[in-house]
Amino acid sequence: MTATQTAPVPPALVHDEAVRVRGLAKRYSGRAVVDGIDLDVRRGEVFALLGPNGAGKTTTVEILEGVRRRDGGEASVLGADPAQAGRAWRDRIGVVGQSTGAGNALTVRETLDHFARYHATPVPTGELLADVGLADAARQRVTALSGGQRRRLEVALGVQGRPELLFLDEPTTGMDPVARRQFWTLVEGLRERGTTVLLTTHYLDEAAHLADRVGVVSAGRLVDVAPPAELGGALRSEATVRWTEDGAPRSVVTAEPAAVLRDLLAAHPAGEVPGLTVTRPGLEDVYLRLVAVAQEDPR
Ligand SMILES: Nc1ncnc2c1ncn2[C@@H]1O[C@H](COP(=O)(O)OP(=O)(O)OP(=O)(O)O)[C@@H](O)[C@H]1O
Repeated sequence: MTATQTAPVPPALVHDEAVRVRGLAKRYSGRAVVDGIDLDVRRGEVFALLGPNGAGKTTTVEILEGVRRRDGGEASVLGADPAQAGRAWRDRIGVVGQSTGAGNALTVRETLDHFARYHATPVPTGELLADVGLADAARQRVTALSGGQRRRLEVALGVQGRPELLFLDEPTTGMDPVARRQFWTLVEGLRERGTTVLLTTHYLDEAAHLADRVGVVSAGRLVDVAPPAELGGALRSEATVRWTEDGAPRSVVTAEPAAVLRDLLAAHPAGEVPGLTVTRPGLEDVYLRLVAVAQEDPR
């Protein structure tokens, strides 16, 4: 075998997903913080991990980036085990970790030019600066950037090498609303070019806007995976019917709102039911229910 050839991929790892995880486990001081996660991220999709603080999202993502060791289970990322993958594999992934706040004495442009040398075909610095909205700050020292500007720079560094798979850990934390929208446009552009993206976020609107599928992690377990509009399955079918009766607000949570409406209309022969509304649970309602149910389940 020549130096440019790579070892054949073991048959068990041959598949079309960018990320495949089975029974992933991580413990700290005997406490399971990742507790048997199975996860597939398809090539070319944007996948968002949601979950409360401490749920195990960063730990999972960092295991997949190859920067933390797992204690159990199997993981394949771009066809390789991240615990053993080397430099060539690392060149194919991009990482935007949780913000460290670390800075350097270089300017923004100098920083991007410096790291460009580590990539075979980097995105030109001018293009990157425009994409993340830092063109006006190109000459500022990194130490003088605001928190949100620094986050933009970290995102720029993550996408600079045109990765096949991009990990983004809470990428928009600290960004103002304009920067967040700019970031969303950036991710949409990456998706159009076929980049696979695995991101974590606490912003449900971000997950709904960007993600093809979302996974909810609670207490180290993946409790549901679905497109944002379908998350929660049966929970989605419950509607809340609200109306006013004798001046007092009334409400019913039901899987059959049509039946409730029929009864209400029958009780109001004139046809008007005061204050009548019917609402279905949104992503936030479903997310909160999923997390609450998972936390009640002692397993
Ligand atoms: N190096 C470590 N040593 C001990 N415990 C750790 C370590 N790193 C993480 N943990 C614990 O593992 C659990 C999961 O942490 P993790 O950072 O993966 O959660 P998260 O879902 O990313 O949370 P957040 O939304 O707050 O970023 C937490 O209880 C955390 O305290």
